[in-house]
Amino acid sequence: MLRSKILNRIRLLKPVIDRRCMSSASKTPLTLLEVDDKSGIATLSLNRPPVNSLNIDLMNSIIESITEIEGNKSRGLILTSANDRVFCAGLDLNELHKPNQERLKEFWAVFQDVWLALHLCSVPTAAAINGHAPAGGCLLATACEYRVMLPQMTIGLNETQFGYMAPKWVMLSYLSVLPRRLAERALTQGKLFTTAEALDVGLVDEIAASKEEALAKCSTFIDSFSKANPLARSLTKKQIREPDVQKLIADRAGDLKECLEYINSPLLQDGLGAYFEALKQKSRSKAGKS
Ligand SMILES: CCCCCCCC/C=C\C=C\CC(=O)SCCNC(=O)CCNC(=O)[C@H](O)C(C)(C)COP(=O)(O)OP(=O)(O)OC[C@H]1O[C@@H](n2cnc3c(N)ncnc32)[C@H](O)[C@@H]1OP(=O)(O)O
Repeated sequence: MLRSKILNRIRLLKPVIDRRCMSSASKTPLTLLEVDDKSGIATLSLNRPPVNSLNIDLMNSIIESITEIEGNKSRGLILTSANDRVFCAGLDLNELHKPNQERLKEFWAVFQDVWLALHLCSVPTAAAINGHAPAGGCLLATACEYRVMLPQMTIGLNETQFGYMAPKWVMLSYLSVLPRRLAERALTQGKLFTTAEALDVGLVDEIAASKEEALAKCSTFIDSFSKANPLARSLTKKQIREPDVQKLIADRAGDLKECLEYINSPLLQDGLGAYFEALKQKSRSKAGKS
């Protein structure tokens, strides 16, 4: 019932997805999907330069790919990045700062959808985190069942650092991998964990020296289900995740309303504006433009 609801929602999105899976600027696909003939494992690479920030088009492309993977009988899904430095920089701040209200509503609904699609994906899911994964990037990774990360990267829900409170359902992802006390402290601090710290607290499961090794470790995780009946496995996963998923599904409209009010508040817009400007300034200095 729950699953058919979300799949119906995803199906309703399909016409939008089909029009939007390419980057409008370069006409390159925003996600790259490869299915290994031998293993049957699908690798989904985020491909939106410079930092895979999540705008409506990228999130729709992820949802479309998950639907395709579920339809083509892949044995598992590995989520990774086509960028060697950044797994995903989280939500596209351009969508949150001084937003067009109609677009913001669509953006938030698609953000909810991508979390649901990844959370309820019927096949085993693993993230090969081959770059930084702040905020929404961490959320994508924690929605997967297993995480392998490269050294010297950072991961975490750092929303409080730029003046936002993570929505309740985003916090649930953290609580599914971290003990409550640690999750509370990390969320309130807006802590970004280094790879070593993330392994230490259990936010990631393994460290790999290279992207290839990370993909291999994710494949080994997916292979660990070879003796489980796929339907029984997916129903079990759904059953365990249902309480978290229900908390969002039961009040999507309420979540949207709360978030819009929160995002639009002048104090938060000012904080976000300053944070985004500092980010751009850092990028300009790096490029020697200032
Ligand atoms: C009562 C109910 C309450 C509920 C309310 C809920 C409200 C919740 C609201 C928000 C939730 C937000 C979740 C998010 O995901 S927000 C996004 C947070 N992301 C970050 O903080 C990451 C910021 N980026 C970085 O730290 C770095 O860019 C990094 C990813 C580490 C990569 O570093 P580096 O390789 O050095 O690249 P640059 O920093 O030079 O960046 C290159 C260009 O990319 C632009 N950029 C970076 N991140 C973003 C982004 N998230 N969105 C848009 N653009 C981004 C950056 O400005 C550079 O561009 P340019 O050269 O043009 O300036």
